[in-house]
Amino acid sequence: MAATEGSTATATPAAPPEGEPAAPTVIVDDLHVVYRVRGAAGRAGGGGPAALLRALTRRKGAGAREVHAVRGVSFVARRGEAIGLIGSNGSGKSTLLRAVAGLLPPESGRVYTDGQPSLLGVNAALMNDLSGERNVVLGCLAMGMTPAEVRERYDGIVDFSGINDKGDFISLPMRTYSSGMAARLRFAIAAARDHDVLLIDEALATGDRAFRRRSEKRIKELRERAGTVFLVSHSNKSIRDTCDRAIWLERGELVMDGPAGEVVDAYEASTAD
Ligand SMILES: Nc1ncnc2c1ncn2[C@@H]1O[C@H](COP(=O)(O)OP(=O)(O)OP(=O)(O)O)[C@@H](O)[C@H]1O
Repeated sequence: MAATEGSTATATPAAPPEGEPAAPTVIVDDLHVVYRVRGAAGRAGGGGPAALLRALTRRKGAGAREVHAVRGVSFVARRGEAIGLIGSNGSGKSTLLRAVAGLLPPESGRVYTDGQPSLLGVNAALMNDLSGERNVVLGCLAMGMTPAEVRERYDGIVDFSGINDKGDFISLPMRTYSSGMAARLRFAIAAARDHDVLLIDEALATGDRAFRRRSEKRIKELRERAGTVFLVSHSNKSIRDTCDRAIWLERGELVMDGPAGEVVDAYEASTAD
């Protein structure tokens, strides 16, 4: 197992002896993540949102602010688990995911990952001026597939994305796609490969019902192949249907970690009017 900043080691999935927990894939140990925002000097005084922002931030030098986005989070994720991350806006879900992916350095604490984490976000880089078709090929090559593997999987990826369901859209530039179509294509490309640790940020929320069903099935398959899936979503239904475990964050702190149904119930109870 390797410690972040971003370093990883590939592991061979092995079924644990009966009754023993599966091997850990991600260990997050007292993780703190701080953003430094330049050119955002604070003003003294004021209440409401300004006071909240001051509570979350600390001045550091002229014109610089610190946003302490993840505060002392610890957990262990194991092979075969699908873990939902829930919490209100700005609670630190995406930041935690990016830190697990090795894209944000810890301020303190550690992230250990066994296997290469792959972050699939709605902002994942595809080339807007290239066709969907070219993006599928480039995306697959970037994930390490050979040209022969790309040819073999191309039709399956396009079918999975549903991009061509209503006509030949795959040959059009990505910039002509709706945000939902683009998110579906990103997921379809990423899902074409098995992942040791797959981190999904809201990718499913943009899909229609049929696409969501295909995605949920694929996530189950990935888990069965002994990967670990993290899913950030504001859809409690997606978390219940897809995940067996959930982690609830608020203001960067871990509020609850347990079976998805129980954690989502508690979260819903806390947000009910
Ligand atoms: N690039 C950034 N620079 C500075 N602060 C940031 C940056 N990204 C996020 N933050 C801050 O970090 C905190 C956590 O944000 P994050 O995006 O992780 O929350 P989230 O739970 O994923 O929110 P949402 O549900 O709205 O997507 C927020 O206070 C946010 O303003």
